[in-house]
Amino acid sequence: MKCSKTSTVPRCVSDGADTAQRREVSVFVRIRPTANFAHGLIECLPDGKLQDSKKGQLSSWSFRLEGVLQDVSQEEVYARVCQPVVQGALDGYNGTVMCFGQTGAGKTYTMTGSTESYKQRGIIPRALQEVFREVEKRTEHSISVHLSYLEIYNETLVDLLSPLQDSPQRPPRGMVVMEEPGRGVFIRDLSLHPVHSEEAALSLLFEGEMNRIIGSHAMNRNSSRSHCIFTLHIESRSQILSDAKYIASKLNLVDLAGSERLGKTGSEGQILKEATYINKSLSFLEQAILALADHRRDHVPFRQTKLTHALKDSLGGNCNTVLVANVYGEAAHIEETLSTLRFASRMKCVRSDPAVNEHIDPALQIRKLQKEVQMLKEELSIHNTLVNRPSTTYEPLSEAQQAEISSQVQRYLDGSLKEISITSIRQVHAVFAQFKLVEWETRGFNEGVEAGSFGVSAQSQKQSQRPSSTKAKPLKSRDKQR
Ligand SMILES: Nc1ncnc2c1ncn2[C@@H]1O[C@H](COP(=O)(O)OP(=O)(O)OP(=O)(O)O)[C@@H](O)[C@H]1O
Repeated sequence: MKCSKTSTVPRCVSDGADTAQRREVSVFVRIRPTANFAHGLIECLPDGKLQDSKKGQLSSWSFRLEGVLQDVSQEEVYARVCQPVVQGALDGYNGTVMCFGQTGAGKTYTMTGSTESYKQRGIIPRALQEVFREVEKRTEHSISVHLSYLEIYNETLVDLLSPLQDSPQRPPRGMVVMEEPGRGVFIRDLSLHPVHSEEAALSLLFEGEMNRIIGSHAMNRNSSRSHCIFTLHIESRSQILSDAKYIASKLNLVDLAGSERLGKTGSEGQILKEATYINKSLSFLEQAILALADHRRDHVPFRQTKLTHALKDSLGGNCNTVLVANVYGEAAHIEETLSTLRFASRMKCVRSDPAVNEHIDPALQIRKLQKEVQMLKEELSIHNTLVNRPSTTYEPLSEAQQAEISSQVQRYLDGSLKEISITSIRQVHAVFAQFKLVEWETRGFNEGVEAGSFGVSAQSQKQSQRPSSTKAKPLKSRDKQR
């Protein structure tokens, strides 16, 4: 098989100031190496063309892709496909890396890797390694990581890391895909596991792998019979700023079940039933992608299947999305390869608007505001001392203080007091309330006076209109009079 060069396409589409971040979903094709040359090979040309050299004839098809991964190491695959998405997730952007393709084409090999050697580990263990390296490096942030591992088997949601997995009780199967404003899509009852090191994260990954449902058929001895979504939930708070703001992102690493031509896999019984579910859900995924890629359509049928519903905010949206289309290198599979690549080019037309997921912690926000109020009180008290103003209290006025204000207002209205002494906003309110009482009495009890209907300039007018016999009293003293 010839080595390929990559064909690149512009990643960003700028069609306005507020859509500067808008981009297309990135699509790579990974070709599984093969030793079987009998039926001709598929060759990827530098211009993105795919060529089938079957029976000496050359046929070619053209697809727009981010790059072709042929005869490349797992390390390079990770670096080109996933590393930028992981970095984005640490900076607060949601990310999705998804492997799609024919059964046996190398999706699980790409996502999880082979246990044969450390070098052959796939995207998920490498992403975990990078995340924890970054956690160590980014000392100015406190970063927390939680993991979840969801399996969708025959339209049933299964928690691969359920704490009930080893117990005689069946793991929970009543999980539901939910959506909430501000939270997006989530799976109710899916367990979330806090992890503090790469080792702890890897051991959870392996635990989940052991619980996956694997079947055997003619094209793959260890075929995944389900769709699996491994998610890193990352939260990052600044250690320097005592800020209520924090960023939270989700990194979904998705290993889809493979599409199957039933004639080729020779499936029957349970394997056939699984294949029917798999093919049906993949066809719904294609329908959702078609709708997402068609910008004139305003309805996307996400709810047709659990897979599309669970991935609703991970296919485009505000997410950095990358698709790896896994294909065989043999021309014998050209039909399936073309169908995979047609799906991939539709996916490429899906737009995304990556955005940082910033949140505010309400408890921290309240504490921050309380601190600010305290600081302002202290500042005002210093200011009062400097200008020789009597110190101000911010507590509600005592009865004695209220009585003093009421007496001052009466004396002011009598003309025996020139100025009412005011040192706080609370006192201003109390003085106005007292004027309100006076006006109320002047008009008679039944008329009523709307709160706040007095202006300062109106006071002297009211005073002059007041019959000389009317005396303002605080409410308490008036009650006593009655
Ligand atoms: N790039 C590769 N290099 C080496 N071996 C590979 C590569 N891709 C796939 N394989 C091998 O091919 C076999 C099938 O791969 P894998 O199980 O990853 O396919 P799959 O697409 O996940 O299949 P299914 O959809 O049936 O689960 C495995 O033994 C795997 O190790």
